[in-house]
Amino acid sequence: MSDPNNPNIAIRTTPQWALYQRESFWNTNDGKYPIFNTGKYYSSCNAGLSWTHLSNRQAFYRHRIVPRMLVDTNQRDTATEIFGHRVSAPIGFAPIGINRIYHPTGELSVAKVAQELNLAYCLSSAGSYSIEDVGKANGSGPRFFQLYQSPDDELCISMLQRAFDNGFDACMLTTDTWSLGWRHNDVFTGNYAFYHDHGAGDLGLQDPVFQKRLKEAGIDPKKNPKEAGQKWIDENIWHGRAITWEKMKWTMAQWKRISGGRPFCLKGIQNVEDAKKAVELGVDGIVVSNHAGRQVDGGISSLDALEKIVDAVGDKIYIMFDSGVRSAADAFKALAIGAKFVFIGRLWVWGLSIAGEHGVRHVLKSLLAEFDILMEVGGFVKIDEINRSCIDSLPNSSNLIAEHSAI
Ligand SMILES: Cc1cc2nc3c(=O)[nH]c(=O)nc-3n(C[C@H](O)[C@H](O)[C@H](O)COP(=O)(O)O)c2cc1C
Ligand SMILES: O=C(O)C(=O)c1ccccc1
Repeated sequence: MSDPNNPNIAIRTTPQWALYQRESFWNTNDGKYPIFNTGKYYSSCNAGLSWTHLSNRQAFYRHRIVPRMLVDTNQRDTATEIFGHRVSAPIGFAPIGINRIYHPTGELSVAKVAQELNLAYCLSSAGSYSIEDVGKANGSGPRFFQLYQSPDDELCISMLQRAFDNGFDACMLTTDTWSLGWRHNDVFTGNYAFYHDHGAGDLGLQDPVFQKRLKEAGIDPKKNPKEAGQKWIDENIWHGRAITWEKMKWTMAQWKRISGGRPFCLKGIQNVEDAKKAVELGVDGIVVSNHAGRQVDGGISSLDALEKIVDAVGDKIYIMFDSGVRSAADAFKALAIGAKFVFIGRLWVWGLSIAGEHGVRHVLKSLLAEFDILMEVGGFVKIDEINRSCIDSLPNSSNLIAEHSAI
């Protein structure tokens, strides 16, 4: 797997990784990309020809809100509950890794704003600040921990323990991204985000078990930060070793033991059979997500998947949603189809990229205002009133939308 001289193997691993392995390539690019460009390109990239992203956006276009009139919406309330936390809205921060490529204050700013607005925050296990520091920045805010399952069991246990000790009280295991999708734009631009800032993976580099691994491998992270960062990403994030239901059961059991039974969720579910299996195995929640269309190209839209999954298991498991939400109306449509909670990803990343903490605050406050006004003018008073009667759908064969863009 890690033999850069074998072209057949290199092409089967992540394309960005394959490029990175060619010293000549990355030497020519050393330090040439300003960090903000790396983030801009990295966050906008989709898998393949962007078909999945397009289908995500098209599905929102096909569903239309049906407003109610003559309703007293002056006492409306956007608040809801997630995992025992009362939050301002059913909209939260999806986990996004290595935030330092967008802004030097990265996760610290995002977690701070999440607390300030009382919104649910999910930290990526590929974070660029430590679990401890992000926990502090988030204060008393409701926070969850997303796990990229490392094949190193001791390391997983260590990360879950640190997450729980620092107030992250639900675990989301990401099921769709243990190998990086084929992302054309990153390949074309030679943009390997993890190359910058030592892979920016401080969350891992500060883990005691990972530090032990570095020592065993004879890598001094102070002398060789790039090698250390690369080991973190290659072996623990994009390791290319499939996560199976068996492994997931192990991880759930570890989390339940460590946290005394706090919620365990699967992120990245699109298939009804997978959702049923999650119910069967006693998983607490699923995030219906196609990773913003960055993994499988030509995939079903996350909103269509949501509809099928809600129909099959909506009364048996807590269903969350993400992928392609760009406005309050989009979030509303996902709730109307049956999601209990909606996460946004790129929206907050763009705010972070443009103006750090202020940018994140601006995006989220605008989105919350838009959501509140939508309830006001649409005739909706409470979140649990939002259901299928609030939307109408065009047939699935509707034409492409003009709005399509790479992001
Ligand atoms: C730049 C970028 C980085 C991401 N990093 C992670 C990650 O570290 N962990 C994870 O589970 N999902 C990650 N995701 C997926 C998001 O959690 C989420 O599923 C997706 O962004 C939602 O779609 P949206 O961006 O259209 O809102 C990432 C997505 C993007 C765009
Ligand atoms: O690029 C992604 O989609 C992603 O999931 C990720 C994971 C780790 C770090 C940065 C991004």
